[in-house]
Formats: sequence, structure tokens, C-alpha cells
Amino acid sequence: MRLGLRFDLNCFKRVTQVLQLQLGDKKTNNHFSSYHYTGDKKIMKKVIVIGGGVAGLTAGKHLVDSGKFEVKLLEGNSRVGGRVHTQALGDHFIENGAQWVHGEDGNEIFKIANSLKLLDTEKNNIKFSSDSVFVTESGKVLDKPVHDNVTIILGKILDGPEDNEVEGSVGDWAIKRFNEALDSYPLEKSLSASVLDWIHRFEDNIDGSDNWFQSSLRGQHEYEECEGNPTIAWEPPASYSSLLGVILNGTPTEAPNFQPELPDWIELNKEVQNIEVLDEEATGIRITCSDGSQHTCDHAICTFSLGVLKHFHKSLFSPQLSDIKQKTIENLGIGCVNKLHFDFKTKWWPDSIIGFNFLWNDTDPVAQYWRSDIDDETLRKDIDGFPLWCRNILGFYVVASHPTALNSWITGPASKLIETLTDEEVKDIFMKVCRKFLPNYDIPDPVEFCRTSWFSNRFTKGSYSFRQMKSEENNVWSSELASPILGKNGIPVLCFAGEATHDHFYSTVHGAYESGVREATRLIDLENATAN
Ligand SMILES: Cc1cc2nc3c(=O)[nH]c(=O)nc-3n(C[C@H](O)[C@H](O)[C@H](O)COP(=O)(O)OP(=O)(O)OC[C@H]3O[C@@H](n4cnc5c(N)ncnc54)[C@H](O)[C@@H]3O)c2cc1C
Repeated sequence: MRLGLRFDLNCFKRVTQVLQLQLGDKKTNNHFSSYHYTGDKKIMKKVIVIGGGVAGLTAGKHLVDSGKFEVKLLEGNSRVGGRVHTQALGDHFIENGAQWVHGEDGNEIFKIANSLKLLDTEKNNIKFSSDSVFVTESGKVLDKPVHDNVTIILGKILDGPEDNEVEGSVGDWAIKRFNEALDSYPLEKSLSASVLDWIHRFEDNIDGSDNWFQSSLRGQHEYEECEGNPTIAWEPPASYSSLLGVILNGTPTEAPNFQPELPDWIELNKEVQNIEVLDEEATGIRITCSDGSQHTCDHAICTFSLGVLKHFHKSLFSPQLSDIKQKTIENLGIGCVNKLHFDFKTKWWPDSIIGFNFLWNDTDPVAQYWRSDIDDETLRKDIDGFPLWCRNILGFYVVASHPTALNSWITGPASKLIETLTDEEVKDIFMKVCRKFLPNYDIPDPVEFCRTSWFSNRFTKGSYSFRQMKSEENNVWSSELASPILGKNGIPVLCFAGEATHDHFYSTVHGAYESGVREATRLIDLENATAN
């Protein structure tokens, strides 16, 4: 609540500043009347939104609905949705990207989806981590008292630090908290190393970091949880992609394409290569796409992922972004969380199981798979018949939307490495690991397999953003990424939205949504002010 208020006030403050600048300019410069005039005809200002993920679709739709702008959205891919990507698998579907609605109070996505009864709020109260069983390399399931101790310890880490503890990395703090918790909830020594290793992997999946020493505790503390169930699934046939249609035309998107009907202001396969902020002689923006087409506008809203910005910002923007913006892009973090889905002819796991968490033996000293500087050769090194990178596999989990599928998660350098392997290689090794941990089940080969490659995907170059220790050391945060580039006249010409620009809901769909609203509102308010 309190943070929500702060967000609104900041927005208001920014708009006021812009208005002051603009009114000052207005006395001397005629460029900034709210409309161009051709005789009696009022011509609306043009806004181009770049990227058709949740942030871009939301911004575009708000601008169109305001009736004040001529809007175009350029999406590089052949589909909209970005990191919201539902896909058919056999007779059902799976989510390649966003899966859950995280929380209820203050979550705009919950509000929208719940009002249309698209969510499974009744039965899916799964706690992804603690309701799954923990299994060791020898196939032993942890006994209930031990399991309970593990989940209590895990809960203490997931609760996060107190306000006065937020210094250093997530890893340093979590290890300290883990060791303190062991005093009251003891675990046998070798098991405790395996459990700590699993919690490390789990935390990296939540954060999207390579390892938890990379992740800033202060940055993580600034992330705000919405009260309520943190892992709400969509109720089939609704899926995360239903949201795309709801945003664009109020109607949930459906199978089999999971793509909404697109209005004519959205163009697909328009990969933006360069965004040029024109000088004062010709105020505005010129955008060049890879097909050679050029598009000019008065304002643009960029919704590139942080990964795309990291890889391409030098060639994307002319002139180059300011030093502070570049420093922010380079020092905020985005990792590589990949999901793999295995569809079996029939379900071979009991109804009571919602997932298997894999606990590797000898995690110390061999388990260095998470080191950011580890090379591929080391990651491929054989340890007891398995490449080292396997140790980064979190486990196998049931999929709410698919009765015969399991998914698996992997992050960090291992996750990037497997993107370079063939589907067959990856599937075989994951299945071999699964059979090793679950020797008591007769596990058939999957009939279908699919997996994500969020890092090699040139439209994402990563999964979701996090706050690195480097962000903290350089004191660069999302507010810097979110700040618009002003034209010579002080008007915002190039705006930035997307999950990574949100100061407390970063890495989420609701954060992306709010950032789209924020940037559309910035331009609408500006237009209203200049029109009056
Ligand atoms: C594996 C995974 C699991 C996740 N789980 C959850 C979850 O459970 N709950 C949750 O809330 N969030 C989750 N997220 C995060 C969530 O999906 C994102 O935060 C959100 O979808 C980001 O939306 P966005 O609009 O900011 O960015 P994007 O979705 O990345 O949109 C950017 C758009 O820009 C386009 N683009 C990129 N480059 C160009 C170019 N040069 N020219 C034109 N267009 C371009 C892209 O194709 C894309 O459509 C998950 C993400 C991943 C990857």
C-alpha cells in the first residue's frame, strides 16, 4: 500500500516537472503545441511503441483508448506476448514463460483475471517448493520429520531479511540464516550441504541469477510481494496468454494459437534496429527496422527486455544513451531461467506428489556449477556418469494445465550451456537424471518434449531481471532505466517501460503491466496539459 502511494506520487512529480519544462519552452518555441495543424484539420501526435509484450500491449492500448494519439506498435517477433508464451503440448498446453500470478492485493493482473474468473484460486494452493518431496541421489525420499525441518529452514530464508539486515549478497545472508536455523532444526551434516545447495538453486530460479552471491540483498528487499496466494495458476482453458486478448479487446485469447486477434495498429515481424532521436530541427524519433522500413513519430516507448538492452543498446540508439543509462543497463542483472516440458503417455507419479526436488551428494567441493566464470568445458566434465551441469537441475514438477506432463527448471551458466545442445541430447540427460533420482518408478520415455531458450532468443536475451551486487555498488536502479529521454525542449521523446523498469514489481507480469500504464499515462498527461 505504502509503496503504491509512493509510486503514484513519483509519477505525479515527474509529470509536474515535465509540465514546468514544457510551459517554459512554450513561450519561445512553437514546436510543442499539442497538435500539428494542417489548415483546420487537427493531426494527432504519433507514438510508436516498440515491443508487443505485456508492457507494450498495455501502453499501446491505453494510448489508443485515450483517443489522443496515432499509435503504432512494432513487434519484432511473429507473435505478441513476449515472455508470456503459452504453447500447445499434446492435448493440453504449457507455459514457456510466465506461469503464476504472484499474489492478490495490489496485483493488477489478479484484479483483471479474477474478475473474468480466469484463475484457479480454489485448488491450486501449491507451495511449489515445500509441498514437493525431496529425494536424494540414491532415490531416498526424506522422512517426514526431516522434510519438515527442511521446509521450515527454507521458509525462514524465503521470508527474507529484516529491514536492518539488508547488506551484502543474498547468498551471504542466506547461508548465515541457514546456519542459524540449523541450531533449532538440525539436519545430518552431509544432508545439510545438499539441502543448502538445493535452496541455492531454488533461490537462483526465483531471482533469475547465476548464483546467489551475484544478487543484492538490498535489491531483493525492494521487491514487493502482493499479499495472497503467491502462485496462482490460470484455470484451463484459460492460460497466461488469455491476458493478451483481455488487454487488447477484453476477450481472453484461446487455444490452439494462444494469439489474440490483432488490431491494425500492431505490426508483427518488425524488428527494430535503430532508434534515432532527431535534433531540434526535426524533433521526434526515426525508427529503422531490419526490413529497411522507417517510421517517424513524436514519441516512442521502448519495452525491450533488459537482456536486449544489454546486448544491443550500442547499436539500437542514436545518439548513444547517456553514460548513466548505459551504466544502469550494464549493472542491473538478468539471468537465464529455462523450463523443459516432458509429456508422458500416461501419468506415472502418484496424485499426492506435486514435484520432486533433487538433492545431490558431494555438493561440496564439486558443486561449483553456478560460478558465473565457469567455462563450458568444466560444465561438461563427467562426474559419476553425469556432466557437471546436471547438478543445476532443480527437480521435476507437475504442471497445473497439463495432467500428463512434468516440467523441470534450470538456471545460470548450465542453463545457457544447454541451449547450445540438441533437443535429443538435453532430453536424454534430463531423463537419465530423473531415473537416477527416482529408481522406484518405472519411467517411460516422454512422447513429447519441448524447452525454452530464453538466452539465445534475440528478442529476450534472458528470462527476468534482478538487482545485482553490481547495481548496488554502482548505485544504479530501475528508476534510472525508467527515466525518459527528453528532447531539446524538455519533452519526453523516448520513454522506457518493461518489467525491469519497475522499482518494486520487477521480474513480473504485473510489473510489466504497470510500467506500460505508467508510460502511456506520462504521454497522455502531457498531451492533456498542453491541450489546456
Ligand atoms: C521462464 C519464465 C518464467 C516466468 N514466470 C513468471 C511468473 O510465474 N509470474 C510472473 O508474473 N512473471 C513471470 N515471468 C516474468 C514475466 O514473463 C515478464 O516479467 C513479463 O512478461 C515481461 O513483459 P515485458 O513486456 O516487460 O517484456 P517482454 O515480454 O520481453 O516484451 C518485450 C517485447 O519486445 C519485443 N522485442 C524485442 N526486441 C525487439 C526489437 N528489436 N524490435 C521489435 N520488438 C522487439 C519482444 O519480442 C517482446 O515481445 C517469467 C518469465 C520467464 C522467462
